[in-house]
Amino acid sequence: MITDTTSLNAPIARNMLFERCSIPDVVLCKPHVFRDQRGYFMESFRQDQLDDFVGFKIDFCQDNESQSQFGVLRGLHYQKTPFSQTKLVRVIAGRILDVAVDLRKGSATFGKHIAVELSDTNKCQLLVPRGFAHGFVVLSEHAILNYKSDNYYAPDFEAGIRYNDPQLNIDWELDEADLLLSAKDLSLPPFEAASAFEESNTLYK
Ligand SMILES: Cc1cn([C@H]2C[C@H](O)[C@@H](COP(=O)(O)OP(=O)(O)O[C@H]3O[C@H](C)C(=O)[C@H](O)[C@H]3O)O2)c(=O)[nH]c1=O
Repeated sequence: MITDTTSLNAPIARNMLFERCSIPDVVLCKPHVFRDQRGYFMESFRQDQLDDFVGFKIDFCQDNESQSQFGVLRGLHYQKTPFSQTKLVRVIAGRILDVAVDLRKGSATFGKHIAVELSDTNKCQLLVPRGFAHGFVVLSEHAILNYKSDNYYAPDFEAGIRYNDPQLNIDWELDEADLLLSAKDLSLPPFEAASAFEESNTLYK
């Protein structure tokens, strides 16, 4: 039986820090890590705090996990409307460079990108809004990613742009000889062929 109701009205304990990147709709999230002699605990996801920060409810519906070895580059991928996806990316093991490219037509940062290191040591996560292409390269011996999306996988609506398009000017931090891509990713079209997102297909619907 609840006798003391004050705790029920306590403000949400902020166990998650949020910071807007230079492309403001892309958000860096950092959970508070509780460490003790046993190891650590953290709330790796809080829907309420995330929605509170972005000012909008993001209805995640799918969790993904992928494991890759050093030098693997997956991307740059996106799903076309109406199956475009917001993604919340985190690294369970290892270290990656995570990249989000703005494909929203009319955006002041159209064609610009955010690149940030996510790792099992910094515990940082990246919120990649709808209207962005997403990709990453593995900088450690191997990496395991877990990421949420707010739209289901729709293979008929999958699209992508070439990771090394000079117009994007992305520094993937590794030598070309160290990179390992799928045949699909090696044959992705250049940036200018990207189906720019017409409507404001961003985090804020
Ligand atoms: C993405 C996805 C894939 N699959 C199947 C399709 C293939 O048989 C297999 C591997 O797919 P793919 O090679 O497209 O996986 P990635 O190269 O890691 O693709 C992902 O990499 C970049 C970084 C992303 O942001 C996207 O989530 C996604 O495009 O998984 C599914 O069944 N469901 C899915 O949601």
